[in-house]
Amino acid sequence: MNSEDVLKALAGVRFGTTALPESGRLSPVVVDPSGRVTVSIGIDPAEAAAAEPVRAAAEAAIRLVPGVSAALVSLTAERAPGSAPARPAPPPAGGMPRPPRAQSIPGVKHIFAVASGKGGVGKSTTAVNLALALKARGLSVGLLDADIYGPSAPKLFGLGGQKPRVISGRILEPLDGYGVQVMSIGFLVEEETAMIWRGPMVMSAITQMLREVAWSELDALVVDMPPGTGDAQLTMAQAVPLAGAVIVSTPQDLALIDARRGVAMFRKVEVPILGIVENMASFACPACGHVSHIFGHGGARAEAEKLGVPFLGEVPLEMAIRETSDSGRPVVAVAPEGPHAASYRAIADRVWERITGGAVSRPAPRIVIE
Ligand SMILES: Nc1ncnc2c1ncn2[C@@H]1O[C@H](COP(=O)(O)OP(=O)(O)OP(=O)(O)O)[C@@H](O)[C@H]1O
Repeated sequence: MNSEDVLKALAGVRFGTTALPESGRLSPVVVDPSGRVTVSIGIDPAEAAAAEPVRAAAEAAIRLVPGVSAALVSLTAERAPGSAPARPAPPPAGGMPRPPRAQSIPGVKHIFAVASGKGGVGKSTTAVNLALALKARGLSVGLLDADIYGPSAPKLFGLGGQKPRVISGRILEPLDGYGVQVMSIGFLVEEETAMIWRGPMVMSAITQMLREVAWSELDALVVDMPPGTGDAQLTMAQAVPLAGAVIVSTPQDLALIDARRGVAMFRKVEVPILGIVENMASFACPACGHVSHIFGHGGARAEAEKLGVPFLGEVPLEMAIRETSDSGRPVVAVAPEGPHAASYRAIADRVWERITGGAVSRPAPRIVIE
């Protein structure tokens, strides 16, 4: 089964008077190795209600193609080529408008984002270890890998090659990563496919991952955002009902400038900044133990103060963190008693306090009567 077969099936579905494949509205059809088919129909936002039956008919037609395990058809409103990029409406005279608030997700109490102004600063490593640190505090935790251009949760949790089970219709069951409920676009499509997704397709995929996953009674859902502060990130920050955002930065000046952009982006959409984490803050020589601050020290804390946001803590540049992350054994899960797990736990505690306004509930001490 390939995209040609899917297009043949879609020839029987009409958009107005035209067959869908001839309408010029279809995105490229994506077929993953497990037979899951993804395609989107480009519409004008005003057509949304009228186009919904077409979307449903397209999905039904695709499901009938032999070899299809699941069909995901979404409606996307894409800007016309050459027109201005989609941005929030300009502020009316008298102040910033309140952006439309994304709807909450049933069964999920608090959602927060882990973001960075640029790539490669350790955002995903931080997101995964923060999720595990909250889990270690006895909370029920999920992680949504929304980094669609470079999904890393499958690798970081050691879940590469696994596929989520379809529970019913379009609803997917999250995978289990050391007790954290995990969903990633990386489970659904090949990494190379994710890289070429166009903005609107990405958005609908994120919305589906958020709302069509059987998250089970979560205290916290950690969203690993795509790096950067462009339109895609801005739209996503609006689409997800975020309680706040954690910004990860490295101490280099450049990264701090990017962190500032990250803070500005979330402020624009009125998502509270929970604070800044300084990653790769110091380096301890494995041979002699001498600690060096290769990129200087204290920059992120000073920057946080300047921006008026909390400094959540620092994580050193450590071989053990890289090795455990990259081999799917995150340090908080595999070395919970070590110093690195303690750094992540302290940061997670501050994040949780900021979100709930209270201290983290700790597992009750075990009382042994002899
Ligand atoms: N504190 C740390 N010490 C050592 N290595 C680290 C640390 N934090 C992250 N790394 C390593 O740095 C690399 C990049 O980390 P990660 O993938 O988490 O970054 P990212 O900001 O999410 O990147 P991307 O922009 O690609 O999504 C990985 O190899 C990871 O193991």
